[in-house]
Parts: sequence; structure tokens; C-alpha cells
Amino acid sequence: MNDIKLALLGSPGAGKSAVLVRFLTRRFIGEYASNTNSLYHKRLSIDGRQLNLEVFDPCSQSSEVRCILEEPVDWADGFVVVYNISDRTSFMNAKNILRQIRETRMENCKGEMEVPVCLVGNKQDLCHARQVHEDEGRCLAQENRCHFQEVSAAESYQDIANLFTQLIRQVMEHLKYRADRRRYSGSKSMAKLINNVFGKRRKSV
Ligand SMILES: Nc1nc2c(ncn2[C@@H]2O[C@H](COP(=O)(O)OP(=O)(O)OP(=O)(O)O)[C@@H](O)[C@H]2O)c(=O)[nH]1
Repeated sequence: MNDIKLALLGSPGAGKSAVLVRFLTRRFIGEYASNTNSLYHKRLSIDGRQLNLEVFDPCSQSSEVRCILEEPVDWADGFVVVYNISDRTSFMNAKNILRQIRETRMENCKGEMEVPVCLVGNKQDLCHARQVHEDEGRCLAQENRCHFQEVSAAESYQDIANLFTQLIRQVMEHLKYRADRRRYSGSKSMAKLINNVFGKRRKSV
């Protein structure tokens, strides 16, 4: 069984919990506890594979992005970065978060394939109060080479289910790539070791 770890990041009130709860339960509740870090577990099957999904929904009382990011960036295999389309500040915050994910991962995993991320513009039902155009979200996602989707946790389940499914597929590919890479570099160093030992010995005979 594969373990997949995701983290939701974004400004306070952007709708992270609402998006996640919609995916996990198909329901929109309206109000969510926001003073604690929450770790959700779910078993699911994607493309015939059984998965153990863990999703970290950090408490974002603090507007300090770095503080929100400290733990999940190292822990998670993939990220959902959420902003509110009717709140430009949350979009600017999402921009910073994407940059920080990229920078932190570059420092930690030199040369590795980029970590899967999905940028989500939530509260699409509030389009009368829109402050962020859909194209801006799309552009930001392109700049960061990540997937983009506008959704309304309040009104729709399907878009949210699709984005999580797509992200989980990407994460599975990413994990497989990392495992193959580790195996390959492991067998390369083993071959080098054997060569060093036996190669040298043969020379001295
Ligand atoms: N209109 C509308 N309201 C939404 C939507 N999603 C969430 N909300 C509301 O926005 C508010 C904040 O939602 P949360 O899911 O708690 O946001 P959060 O990002 O988890 O907030 P923190 O826990 O403070 O970080 C709540 O009142 C939700 O009911 C949406 O798609 N449309």
C-alpha cells in the first residue's frame, strides 16, 4: 500500500479546510475549527491502487508564511496552495508560498524532479466580488510549472475531486521516480565498489 502525504497551504480564511473537507466527505459545512493543526487520514483507491492518504491542514492563525511553511515543506510529497479569488492579498500570499516551496525543495533535493503542486483559486461562487482574474492564477501556475484550478468548495465537489486525484497521480509518479533514482544510484555505487575491489586485485595478480 502506498503512503501519500499532502499539505494544504494558504492564507487564513482562503478555504483550505473547506476544500479538503469537500474532497474527503463530499460536504460543505461552512465553519471549520481554525485554531489547531489537523492531520486527516483516508484510504482510497486510484487507478486500482490502494493508497493511504494523509493530509496536513496547518493552523494559519499567523500571517507569517514562513511559519506556516516550516513543517510541511519537508514532510509532504505534494502541496495544494489555496487562495481566495475575492481576496488579492491571499493571491499574493499564494505567490510567496509557491516561491518558498520551490526554494526550500531546491536546497533539500538537489537535481530532483520538482515536487507536485496544485494552485487552487477557491470561492469561485463569489465572482461578483472577484479581485483576482482567472488568467492571473493560470499565469502564476505556469510560472511555477504546477497545475491550476478554480473551484468553489461551497458549491461543487467534482472539480475538487478531480484536482486531488490528478495531484495524487503526480505524487505517485514522483515517488516512483525518486525510488528508481535511488535504486539506480545505489546499484551504480555498488558496481563501482565491486570494480574497485576486484579490478585492483586483478591488477596486482
Ligand atoms: N462563499 C464561499 N465561502 C467559502 C468557500 N470555501 C470556504 N468558505 C468560507 O470561508 C471561510 C473560511 O473557510 P476555511 O475553510 O475555514 O478557511 P481556511 O483557509 O481553512 O482558514 P484557516 O483555518 O483560518 O486557515 C468559512 O466561513 C467558509 O465557510 C467557498 O467556496 N465559497
